[in-house]
Amino acid sequence: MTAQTQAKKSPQIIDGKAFAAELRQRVADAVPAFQQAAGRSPGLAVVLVGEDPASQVYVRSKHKATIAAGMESFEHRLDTNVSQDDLLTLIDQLNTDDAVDGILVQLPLPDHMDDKAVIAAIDPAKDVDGFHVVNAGRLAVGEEAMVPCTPLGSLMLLKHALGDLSGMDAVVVGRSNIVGKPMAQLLLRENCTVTLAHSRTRNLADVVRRADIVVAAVGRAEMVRGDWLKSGAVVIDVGINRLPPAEGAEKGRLVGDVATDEALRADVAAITPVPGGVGPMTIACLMRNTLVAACRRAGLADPEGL
Ligand SMILES: Nc1nc(=O)c2c([nH]1)NC[C@@H]1CN(c3ccc(C(=O)N[C@@H](CCC(=O)O)C(=O)O)cc3)C=[N+]21
Repeated sequence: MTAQTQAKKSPQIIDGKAFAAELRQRVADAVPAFQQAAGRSPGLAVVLVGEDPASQVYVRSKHKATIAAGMESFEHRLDTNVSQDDLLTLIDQLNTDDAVDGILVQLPLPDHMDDKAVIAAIDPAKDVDGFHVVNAGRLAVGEEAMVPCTPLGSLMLLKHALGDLSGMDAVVVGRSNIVGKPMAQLLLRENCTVTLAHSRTRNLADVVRRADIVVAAVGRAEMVRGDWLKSGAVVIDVGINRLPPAEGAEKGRLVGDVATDEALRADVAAITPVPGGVGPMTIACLMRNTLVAACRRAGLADPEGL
């Protein structure tokens, strides 16, 4: 690094992994009070259909995080060829099981299943992913909702970096139901001026260049370039893309939806890395949502500071 670049205020690489560890600890610290009041532990049921290796890794880390937080973990692994009816029967059982506060059905589901019908079968009170239309609607109209984990974790990182977000220009790139749309709702709730951009947006680079806050959730490796970012912007990179393996290597490198090195040279104020940024926050927020769902189901106040 030259003396000149060192003299500039260096951008902050937001340590999502450390922030997530703190959040998980705060959840773990709040669990005993729930146990005292409810006479049981909060419980999370995770349903995995099929053998997708990436999904298996995620489900394992969710299980470990649940145990580490002092909560009960119920894992249900179903064969790829299970019928949708059998999956719906399991969801019904989990809906009525009082030991289960949260239900997460790992996506993507096999092609013969209808994701929407499966999500619709989950009791909204136990929908810790916040994917049910009832929760999406509650978020949109400002009622108490279960909020999707990835956007919630992203918002926590933004508030950590910026404090009050009121009046800021936020551009969300990507309009998925699980990240882009709920992210836009959360930023609106924080009084940002929100632009929800997507694959048909004209002059996307110019739109992004106006943003104080950029959330990239398109699922395309390094699509957001450094020269799209204004100096001083705060960038949340939601993407997790695996590049093709280099010559002789077994696995490719993980990259986000933002060209991180270029963004750093563009003098952004702060950016989340991949890995170690939003990903760990997703799991920490799942723990948070499970405890929140448990408290609400037990008629207790929401845990403080989460
Ligand atoms: N019903 C449902 N809910 C989900 O929340 C859900 C899902 N289905 N299907 C798959 C996606 C993906 N997802 C991630 C969670 C944590 C990391 C994470 O912790 N990533 C680490 C490690 C990345 C790595 O090494 O692979 C990081 O970014 O640093 C990533 C991705 C949750 N998902």
